[in-house]
Amino acid sequence: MASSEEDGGGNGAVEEKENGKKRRLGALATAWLIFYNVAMTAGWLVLGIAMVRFYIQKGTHRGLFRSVQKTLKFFQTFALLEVVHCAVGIVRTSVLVTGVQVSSRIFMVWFIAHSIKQIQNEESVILFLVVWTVTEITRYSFYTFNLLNHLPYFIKWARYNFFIILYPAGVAGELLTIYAALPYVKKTGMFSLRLPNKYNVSFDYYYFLIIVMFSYVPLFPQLYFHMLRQRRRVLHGEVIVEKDD
Ligand SMILES: CCCCCCCCCCCCC/C=C/C(=O)SCCNC(=O)CCNC(=O)[C@H](O)C(C)(C)COP(=O)(O)OP(=O)(O)OC[C@H]1O[C@@H](n2cnc3c(N)ncnc32)[C@H](O)[C@@H]1OP(=O)(O)O
Repeated sequence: MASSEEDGGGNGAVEEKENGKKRRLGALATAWLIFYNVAMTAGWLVLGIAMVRFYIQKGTHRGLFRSVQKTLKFFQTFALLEVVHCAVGIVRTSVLVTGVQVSSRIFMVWFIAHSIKQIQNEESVILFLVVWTVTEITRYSFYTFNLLNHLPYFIKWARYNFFIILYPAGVAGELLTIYAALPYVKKTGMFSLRLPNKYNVSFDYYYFLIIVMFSYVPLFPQLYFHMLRQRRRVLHGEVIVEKDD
């Protein structure tokens, strides 16, 4: 039976081992997040440069989505990892807030813009593409510099001020795009299930899209006020107690 000193020492050794493990995990998580954020900053920068080059060369936005869609689909889908980051606790943010944000983007990219080709040249698609790109370059570069402990004030200012305009602008672009898609969805009956069928279930994608549009009303303000709270916390040092999600 270990003496109290040895036992205390034993507890001390176990605690030290646990702390060492936490430090290694912390270093591993930080290294991963730096890699992830640098990659995402680079990806959205490549997308932004490709959009500018396309417009300079072609003089029109028509065909722009098709020309950048592979890069957009890859990096926006890769952002699903951010829900995992929150869930495993390597970043301090809400799984729910991040989940709603990322799912709305994935929905727009794959179930609207990719699936309904007739709306890919809508001005509203360009609106949300440009807004997303500016936002994500700002956001991921903020995370990168923050992790490297060399955060330029402009990046911090941009991270917590650009969204004030860009968030509503991006939502407008998304809602206008879904609205533009409605006639095509109604005409084609895509992604829908009519009765009678062997599952005895009906689903109408047209009405689902209308429900999604209405869901912005309660959900967007939650995200927007979350960002305003973050802004007060970071720029004005307010102590914000986030309710557990
Ligand atoms: C099946 C159908 C589904 C349809 C669903 C429809 C729903 C529709 C409703 C929703 C509508 C939204 C539509 C979206 C539109 C747009 O995006 S338009 C473009 C403008 N958008 C924005 O400006 C928002 C951009 N997104 C974000 O900012 C985030 O995604 C967020 C979750 C909304 C908020 O980010 P959050 O992480 O909570 O705040 P931060 O202050 O940035 O970070 C908090 C802390 O977490 C750390 N952190 C987070 N991520 C990382 C990371 N990758 N790497 C490192 N660190 C990270 C961050 O540093 C902070 O740490 P501390 O400072 O220590 O707290």
